[in-house]
Amino acid sequence: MKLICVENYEEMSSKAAQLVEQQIQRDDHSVLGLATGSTPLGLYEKLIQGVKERNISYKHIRTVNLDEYRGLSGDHPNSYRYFMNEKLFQNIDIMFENTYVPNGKAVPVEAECQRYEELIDKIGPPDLQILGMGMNGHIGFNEPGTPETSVTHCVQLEASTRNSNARFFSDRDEVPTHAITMGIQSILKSEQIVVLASGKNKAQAVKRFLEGRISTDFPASFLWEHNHVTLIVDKDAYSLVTAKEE
Ligand SMILES: N[C@@H]1[C@@H](O)[C@H](O)[C@@H](COP(=O)(O)O)O[C@@H]1O
Repeated sequence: MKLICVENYEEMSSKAAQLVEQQIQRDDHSVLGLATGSTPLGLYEKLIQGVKERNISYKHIRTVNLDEYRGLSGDHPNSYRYFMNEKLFQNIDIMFENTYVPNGKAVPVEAECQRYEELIDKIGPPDLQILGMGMNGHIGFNEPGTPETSVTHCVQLEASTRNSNARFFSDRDEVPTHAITMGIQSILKSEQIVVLASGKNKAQAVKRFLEGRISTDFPASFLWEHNHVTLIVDKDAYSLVTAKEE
């Protein structure tokens, strides 16, 4: 585990963008694993700048997203497909058909999960996966209790996750109750994983994560089983860590 502690959100985003761009410079046909939520927004802004200012090209890049709300179609403003189109894909030179997000409307959902996992194996697994962390330690939408062997599956969201994501919806009741998410095993297939955490509201999760105790109670802890993980935290997210790890 490599730990990079930076001053603030801006620096976290720049550092993450640097790692993504280095990956693209190493291999312009890379597969990137992408995440949603507030955390990677700054990273996506930096990546857009990279196209304009640093000649980075996504022409041959393929992306797979971690998760999608169940029941929302890609043109719903709260769907993760919509988020990705708006915040990143339509602003870079990626080919839309090379971007993959689970289909939240697909029926039966089990078939969609299987299709998505096979897709990850076929085009990927990602050379670099970006991850945010839920306050309860979830990664993707793998809530506490998710087994390490899980592949892409449909989950019931915890009340705390729905509450925390309610800020994006006009009404708490509109937050979907279920989601499709890559499993822990799917995530661990990536060559390299970059975890981002910013702000005081992530400090408890970062502290728990850095204890390094692997447990299904805290899904992000399974990342300790991977040999190429970089955690980029800002000062606020790191503020509860007393004994620093090397
Ligand atoms: N499914 C997403 C996760 O992939 C994300 O990492 C997490 C944290 O979100 P945020 O970055 O807004 O704190 O919550 C959401 O529920």
